[in-house]
Amino acid sequence: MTALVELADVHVVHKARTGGLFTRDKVYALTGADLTIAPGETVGVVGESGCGKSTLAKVLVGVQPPTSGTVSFQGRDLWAMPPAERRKAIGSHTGMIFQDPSTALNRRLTVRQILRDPLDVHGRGTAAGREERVRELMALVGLPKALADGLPGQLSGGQRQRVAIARALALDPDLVVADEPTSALDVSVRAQILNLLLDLKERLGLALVFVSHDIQTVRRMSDRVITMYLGRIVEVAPADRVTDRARHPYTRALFSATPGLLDPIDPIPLVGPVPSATRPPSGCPFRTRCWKADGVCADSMPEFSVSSTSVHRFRCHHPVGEEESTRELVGQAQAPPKEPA
Ligand SMILES: Nc1ncnc2c1ncn2[C@@H]1O[C@H](COP(=O)(O)OP(=O)(O)OP(=O)(O)O)[C@@H](O)[C@H]1O
Repeated sequence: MTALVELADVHVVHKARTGGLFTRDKVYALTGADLTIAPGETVGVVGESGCGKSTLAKVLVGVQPPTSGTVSFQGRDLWAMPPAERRKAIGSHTGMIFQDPSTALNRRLTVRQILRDPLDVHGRGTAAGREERVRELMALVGLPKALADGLPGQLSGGQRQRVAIARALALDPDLVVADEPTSALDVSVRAQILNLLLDLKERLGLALVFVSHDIQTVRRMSDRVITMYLGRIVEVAPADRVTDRARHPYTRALFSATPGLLDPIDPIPLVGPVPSATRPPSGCPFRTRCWKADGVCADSMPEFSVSSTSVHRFRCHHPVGEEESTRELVGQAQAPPKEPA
């Protein structure tokens, strides 16, 4: 089956925002990302703040050009296409839902105008057909018809996010990427929005990439979970293995600190801060905080290894054993790294 989206050795490097106007510092937001998203699957993305989750999300929907590497939509190199063709491919294959619907929606447009806009831009159907599509989209996300002439400021947070979801679905995409879709919402409506996303995914056969700090929700919603650390994808695991069968020490540490997933344990301590994305450590970026790190880890970034299940991949020179319990690791991690950074 052809992948919906395939990333091959994708790097995104920004000019640093800090260090003044003339800084030559670079931020390595995404480094060597290899990934395929299959039709209909749900993939969660986890990792600490600044590790590149949003960058990966934007690359997947084609709004962030890679500095190098290839992004293919259904086998075609997106960034080798002429710009008009690329815009069409992005519009018809992908939709993106952002964290905060209050800033993602144009406050001066009505709900109807917001939903019509992508249809108009891409010249979909007749004027009457577009009006019908707007009604269909509102019904799809559970928005009452009466809100069609409302402005975003007149809606609740949950309703605004429903508008944003409807807009992402307007052109009938195959892939929807949701970047922290509930973190700006009241706790009371978060579950409704998550359930809506899952329901739409089933009904429309969408692939869904779901970025969140809420590890428990990612684990519950996803088929596969991607762990990122300092711009790198370090593990891709089936959701039912990621909690206690993860092979990368960082994934184990991250999940050990998430309440409600494992029997209560002390979390695996992560020593020190995340290094700067402008000066990532040589070799494996996690080595400065990893209790298993040694000289090999400083020398090179390991290639992906594949676990006993062929869909579980991880990049680590000293992976955790498949049968090793996280509880056992907590004790090991109290010891300092073999080679101090
Ligand atoms: N346009 C930009 N210019 C400079 N640096 C950027 C830019 N966009 C992102 N970065 C930097 O790239 C790195 C990755 O950012 P990204 O937003 O992808 O991380 P994230 O994991 O989504 O973070 P968070 O969880 O806090 O949203 C960070 O160090 C960030 O500061």
